[in-house]
Amino acid sequence: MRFVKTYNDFKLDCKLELKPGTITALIGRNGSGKTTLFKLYLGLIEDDDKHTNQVNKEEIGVVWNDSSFSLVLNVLEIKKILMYSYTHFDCDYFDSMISRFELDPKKPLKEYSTGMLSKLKIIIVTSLHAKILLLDEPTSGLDVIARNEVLDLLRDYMEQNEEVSILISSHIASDLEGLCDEFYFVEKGKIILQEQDLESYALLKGVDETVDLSYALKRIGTTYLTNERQFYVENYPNLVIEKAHIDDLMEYMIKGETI
Ligand SMILES: Nc1ncnc2c1ncn2[C@@H]1O[C@H](COP(=O)(O)OP(=O)(O)OP(=O)(O)O)[C@@H](O)[C@H]1O
Repeated sequence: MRFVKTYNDFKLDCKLELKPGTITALIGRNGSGKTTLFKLYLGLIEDDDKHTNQVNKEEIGVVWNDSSFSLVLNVLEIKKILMYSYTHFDCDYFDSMISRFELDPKKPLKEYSTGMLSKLKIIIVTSLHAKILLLDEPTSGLDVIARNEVLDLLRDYMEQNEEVSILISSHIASDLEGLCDEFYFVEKGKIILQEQDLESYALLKGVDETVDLSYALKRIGTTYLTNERQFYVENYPNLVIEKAHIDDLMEYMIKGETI
């Protein structure tokens, strides 16, 4: 699907396909257009042609970075609301997750920590049996242990629900690396890289004039980014070849000089 939206001097123009059974990462700096893309996908805002994406709201579960239930409620009360509001709400799954994460069902949410609230939001969204989950920064505010618990929950959920698609945005790139099957890098409203296999990317250091740079994409100083790691591993045993992480890809794609 293609999404086009203009706000003053910001123009978003992105193609995005969410495939069943895959977790797709949306990676981009502040203000690159991630939330705008989420909103267009959800039909919450109209595109430049005054068209609103038509979605079946029962089919999509969303976690926003900043949204939550009224803080005077407790988990038992929220559960009741969800039971009445969503036809496919899975009560048994919800209960089992609340005990797995040791959340107190009787405590009002105002007494929950940021991490507890984040966990609750993920539990809620996975209890709705939606076909598509949109998770905007779901791990923000979580410490490393809680982050891993939430990521494990998402992995388990995908294993048990093979047809579900998840779109997830995060500033913490390392969270996405081990979790996602497909990566979209967004910059200034455009997809600057769409990739499934990050293993083929590498940083080349100690490059001299004997090195063939036909497979190098970008350069910062004397370090080169390539998406043909294997070629350099096989042909240049003396070259320093390091794994390129998501943050490196982002930095080289945005700031690097094109080769
Ligand atoms: N309602 C609006 N009116 C005008 N400009 C907007 C509006 N919403 C977003 N923008 C602009 O669109 C651009 C993209 O914003 P968006 O919130 O989509 O970025 P983001 O990638 O989600 O950022 P962050 O990581 O900080 O949440 C920004 O320049 C922002 O100022």
